[in-house]
Amino acid sequence: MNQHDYETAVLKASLKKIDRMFTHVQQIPIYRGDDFTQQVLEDRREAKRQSLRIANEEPYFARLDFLDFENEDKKALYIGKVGVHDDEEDHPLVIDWRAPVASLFYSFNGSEEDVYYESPDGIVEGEIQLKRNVVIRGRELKRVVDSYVEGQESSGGDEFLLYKLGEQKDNKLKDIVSTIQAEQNSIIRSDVKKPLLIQGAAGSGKTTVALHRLAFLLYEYRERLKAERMMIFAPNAMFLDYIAQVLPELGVGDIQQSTYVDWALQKLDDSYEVESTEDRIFTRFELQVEPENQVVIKEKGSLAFRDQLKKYVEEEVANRLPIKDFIPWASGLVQKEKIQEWITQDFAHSAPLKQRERLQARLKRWVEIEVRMFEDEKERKAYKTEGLKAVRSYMNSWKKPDELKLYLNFLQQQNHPISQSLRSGKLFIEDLAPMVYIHQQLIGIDKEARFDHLVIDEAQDLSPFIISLLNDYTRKGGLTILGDLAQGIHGEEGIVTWDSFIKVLGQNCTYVQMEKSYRSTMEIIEYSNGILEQVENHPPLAKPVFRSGEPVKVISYSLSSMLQWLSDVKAYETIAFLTRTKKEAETLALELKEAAISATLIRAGDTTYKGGISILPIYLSKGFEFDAVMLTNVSNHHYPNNPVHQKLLYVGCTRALHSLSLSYEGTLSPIIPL
Ligand SMILES: Nc1ncnc2c1ncn2[C@@H]1O[C@H](COP(=O)(O)OP(=O)(O)OP(=O)(O)O)[C@@H](O)[C@H]1O
Repeated sequence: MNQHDYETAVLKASLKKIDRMFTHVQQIPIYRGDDFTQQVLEDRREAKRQSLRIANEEPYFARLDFLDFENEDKKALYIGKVGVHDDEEDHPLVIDWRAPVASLFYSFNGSEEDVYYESPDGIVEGEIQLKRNVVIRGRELKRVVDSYVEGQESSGGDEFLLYKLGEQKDNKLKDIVSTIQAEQNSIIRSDVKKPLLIQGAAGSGKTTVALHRLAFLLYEYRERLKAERMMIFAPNAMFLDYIAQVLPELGVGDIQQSTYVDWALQKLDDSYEVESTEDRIFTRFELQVEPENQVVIKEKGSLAFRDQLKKYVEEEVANRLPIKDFIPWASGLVQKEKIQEWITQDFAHSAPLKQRERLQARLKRWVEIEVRMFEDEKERKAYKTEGLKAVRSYMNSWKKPDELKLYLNFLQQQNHPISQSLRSGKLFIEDLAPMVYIHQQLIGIDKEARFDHLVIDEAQDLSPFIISLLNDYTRKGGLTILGDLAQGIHGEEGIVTWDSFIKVLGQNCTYVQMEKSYRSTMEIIEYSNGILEQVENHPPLAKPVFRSGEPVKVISYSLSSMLQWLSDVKAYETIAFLTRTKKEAETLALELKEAAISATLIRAGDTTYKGGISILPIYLSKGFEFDAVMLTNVSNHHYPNNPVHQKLLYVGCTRALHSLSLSYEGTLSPIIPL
């Protein structure tokens, strides 16, 4: 029997078993009662239903033949997105890709003689005899590719990766379980106790790897980490929509997704307005006006600013502490020293506003106890009323600090300019971190409000202050931060090295560089590297995998040449025109409409990405990818030679998977490599 027939027979037998188990578990009525044990059993059945639903379509994607030295036991292990236990024969039918033994499938490169993995019972040593990828679609075996057969030369690993990378993309980011590379595997499985910071080239799989890491952590540490307490921060709603399918595809639900701005506003009880990110984008990229106060923005995002603010708030809070005796009636007294002792010792671990609440409660209790000495009920009641009134008045002498007032006073003290809109409570994005920080200083952070794990994507656009704030709101070590300094298009106020982030995360932090880029063909990566090389102090250039495609084209811009280009790339599923400005995108969208071509105009603030033909300003393309990309109007006028435009062009070019073209009128931008 040849490989294909053999694997077809295995698949048929596995699907038969999975079908049987699925039917069985579906026949059991869903328990909706109050009995706790039954609820736990029902939760398990539901988890099984969900796993079997995934396995039912595509039970596995790989096979690994492993000889366990200790038991002299050779097993063909089938690896899938979810593990399936064969209930009839009581053994694993499919191994979850996150299980320790499955790690060998990703880390083994064919050159090691003996391998080992860490099972819950200790180290298991053995030998790999076969590493095979299988492609199953619609319950049918489509392809078998061996990347390692003991005793044979094989480069099948690359062959299968290239086959996957050559596929076209639709409107959603996909999982990569069948082709996770060794360096990605070690990032996904890296120590849960250590924060992780990744500098990764464009297309190196940062976003994808971070999502797989969450799925791994939830599997490996299911007792400690809860999906509802994990969060992904990405720059905008459309990007969140674009990545939203990866985790459900991996069988993981309930992980929250948000933008940092939305989260921060919510922390401030939604009581403030903030300048919209779209306004900031418009000013910077459309009007080409950098915010006047870039130096101030940078300063407000610095750790030094955080430290000064901390000191200021602490002093303010200390100055407001009550410094008088509590005298509710002539013979009743709590001395100010006693009150100080309560605050500084008994309530030492509470935040100031909590201390205030606790003092109020304690004074009330004190009154209630003291009035017991009055035997006459009427008199007791009168004293109680008097006493509680005195508590209220005493507490009024301990003024509740107002976040905004504190912040404005601090800015004034530091001689920072204060705009009229800030005075009236309309914050700029850079004011959010200080405001949340003050809030946190005043009321503290509830254990429940801390993330079990937080993924921060496109982190190069955030300030060290924001990272430090988010670190405070996350369980120790629970941060995975990813970004690319080469794609930091936010001008002077952006970071230029990761040093300040490392300072926040501490020595314990794992810093990794991902240099291999998987998204684009060699031609596109080399071309984009030609742009990146011009960026001063650029991070390492991307290293391509050996996937060759068509050369990058530079053509002249006209509507007819754009229509011609569209017809050349029409076989691709996702196609994008990246314009320099919003206005150009609108004009082109209109022209294409008149030419009866259906295309989607993408604007800042959009919440979904539909795929097909898209037209968008280049600065909105960050994080996305398209099979074919046309950069329109890369003229000198649109892309003058400065760092922001170098990075914008780098971002634009690296969005293309298979085909990249640029077009221009007049003089070509000097940034474009010839
Ligand atoms: N091991 C892999 N196997 C198959 N595809 C991969 C692999 N790693 C990454 N990719 C693909 O490469 C592309 C880029 O991935 P992703 O968007 O996660 O990269 P990124 O580093 O976040 O990119 P950027 O910073 O440029 O936005 C995606 O299509 C992803 O599926």
